[in-house]
Amino acid sequence: MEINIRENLVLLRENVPLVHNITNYVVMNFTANALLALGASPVMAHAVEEVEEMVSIAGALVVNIGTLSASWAEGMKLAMSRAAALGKPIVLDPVGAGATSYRNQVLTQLLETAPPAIIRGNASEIMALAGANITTKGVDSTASSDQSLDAALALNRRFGSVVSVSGVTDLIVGNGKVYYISNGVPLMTRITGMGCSASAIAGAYAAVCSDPLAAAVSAAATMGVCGELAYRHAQLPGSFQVAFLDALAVSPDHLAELTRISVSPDRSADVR
Ligand SMILES: Nc1ncnc2c1ncn2[C@@H]1O[C@H](COP(=O)(O)OP(=O)(O)O)[C@@H](O)[C@H]1O
Ligand SMILES: Cc1ncsc1CCOP(=O)(O)O
Ligand SMILES: [Mg+2]
Repeated sequence: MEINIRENLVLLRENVPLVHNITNYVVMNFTANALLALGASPVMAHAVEEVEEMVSIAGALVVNIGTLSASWAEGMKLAMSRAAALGKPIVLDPVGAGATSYRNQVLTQLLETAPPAIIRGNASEIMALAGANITTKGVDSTASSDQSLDAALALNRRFGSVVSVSGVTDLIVGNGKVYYISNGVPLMTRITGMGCSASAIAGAYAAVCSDPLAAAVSAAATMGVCGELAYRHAQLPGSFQVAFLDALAVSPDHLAELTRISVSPDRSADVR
């Protein structure tokens, strides 16, 4: 199936999907602004008392473990169970996977609770989540996305999730294919919340696209292209953050025109 990047952004803007985020303190504001700038509607809610009700009115749930605590973990499980029961897509961002045993334990519990439609992380997070022997460094990646292909394929097979790995080149695994998106600029790693926004935007697309693979690819393309558009106006981190929000108003035609995408078959099926 051909992924229509242009149409998916049109669909997102027509539907203005409500995206329920259980995300971290660091990026809440930036993520909410990124969703609004793109054309979606964010809500941040993590209290155990309300997450089930909130997810029931949302188009997608984004769970991000960036600043984890016990009560947040409970809220995440409740929200994921309800989302699964209602057939709403879940995006999981395993921020800092592999950095502490607490994060790893909670991630195991979350994955047992409900399979995410999309798992989106940087390369070392995806490798740690798949159980690879890798030394991680907090929330920033210690590996490149091409090193994470086996881990992404393993997670895809185990949970049925589309797995999206960010980096110089983003790689997205699902439906027996590997998509590569080679947009973006290095300055994107010099401000916090870019990966978290990529996950939230994947949630916005997942709310309107019937295929999670199409949603994950569209989100990676949007992030990369908007990073490039922002860099035309700002080459330092502070102004780049603002320019990135402005760039998210990109037109569907411009987005499709600037996307650099390639696809290959998932060859792991040959050796299984
Ligand atoms: N060196 C790079 N060159 C171009 N784009 C990049 C680079 N590193 C990251 N990106 C882009 O920045 C965004 C965030 O990715 P990343 O930094 O890997 O996530 P995280 O913030 O979760 O570690 C993604 O859209 C990714 O494509
Ligand atoms: C710095 C930091 N610490 C805990 S969560 C967080 C934000 C991580 O954001 P991103 O993964 O988008 O860089
Ligand atoms: Mg991240």
